[in-house]
Amino acid sequence: MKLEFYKYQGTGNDFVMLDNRDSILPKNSTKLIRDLCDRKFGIGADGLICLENPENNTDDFKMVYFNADGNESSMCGNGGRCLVAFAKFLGIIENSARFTAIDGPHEAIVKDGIVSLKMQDVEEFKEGDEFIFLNTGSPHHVSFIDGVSHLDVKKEGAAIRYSKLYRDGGTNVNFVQEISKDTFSVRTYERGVEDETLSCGTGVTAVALAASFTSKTDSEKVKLITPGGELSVSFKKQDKKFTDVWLSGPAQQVFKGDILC
Ligand SMILES: N[C@@H](CCC[C@H](N)C(=O)O)C(=O)O
Repeated sequence: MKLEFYKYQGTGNDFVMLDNRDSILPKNSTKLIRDLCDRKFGIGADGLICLENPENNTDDFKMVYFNADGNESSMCGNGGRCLVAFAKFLGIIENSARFTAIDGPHEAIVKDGIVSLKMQDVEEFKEGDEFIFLNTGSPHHVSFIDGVSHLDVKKEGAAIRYSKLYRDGGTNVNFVQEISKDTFSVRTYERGVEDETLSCGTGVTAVALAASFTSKTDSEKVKLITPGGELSVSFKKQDKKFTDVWLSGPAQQVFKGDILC
C-alpha cells in the first residue's frame, strides 16, 4: 500500500499529517502509525494526525491525534495548530477554522503565518508538593525549578510520568524556569513519545495557567520559550477559572511524500 502524507512542525513538535477524508488510513493501525513515526525506519514524528470529515454542520473538519507510540491520545495543541495550517493548504478553510478534537470544539485563526488555537476552559488545579497538575486537553504536571537547561528531562520526566501519582493514565511533565514576570522557559517530557519533545502546546498552555494560578505572573498574556521556539498563551482569569485561552505560534509544512507500507 502507498500512503500520501505531509510532514508539519510547530516549534519543533513534528507530525505526520494525513488527509483522511476518504479513510486512507486502515482501522486499527497502531503498528503502522508507530512505524510511520519511527525516526530510523519511517518518516519520523512525535505523532500522527488525521484530518477527517466534520461530524456536524458548523465544523470545517475533525481532528484525530495519535502519539508516536501508535495509540490515539488526548488533545495535542501544536498538532491542532499544524492541522489548521494543513486545512488551509488543502483549501478547506481560509483564515479561520472550527473543528472538533477529542477534548471538544476548537476555533482557530491564521494570521501572518501564526496559528492561534482556542483551548478549553480550565478550572481544576491540583496543588502538590512543588508541582501543579492540570488538564488543558491533555494531562500536565508542571514543576517550577531552577537550572532547567541542564536537566535530564527524559530521566526526570519518566520518573514522574511512571510514579504512583499517575500510575493509571500517566501524564506529560513540564519543567519550567521563570525568566521574567511574563516569560518562562519550558522543557516537556511527553507521554506516548516517552521522551522530551522540542515543544508541547497543551504543555505550555498548562504552564501559563499554572504560573497565573500560583501568582508567578499577573499578566494575561505569557511568553513560553521552548527548545523548538517561542509560543504565547493568552487567557482571561476570573477567580480561579481560566477562559478564552488561546495558544499561538508558527506552524509550517516541511515536506510531502508517499510511503510504502
Ligand atoms: N504535543 C502535544 C501533546 C500530545 C499529547 C500527549 N503526548 C499526551 O498523550 O498526553 C501538544 O502540543 O499539546
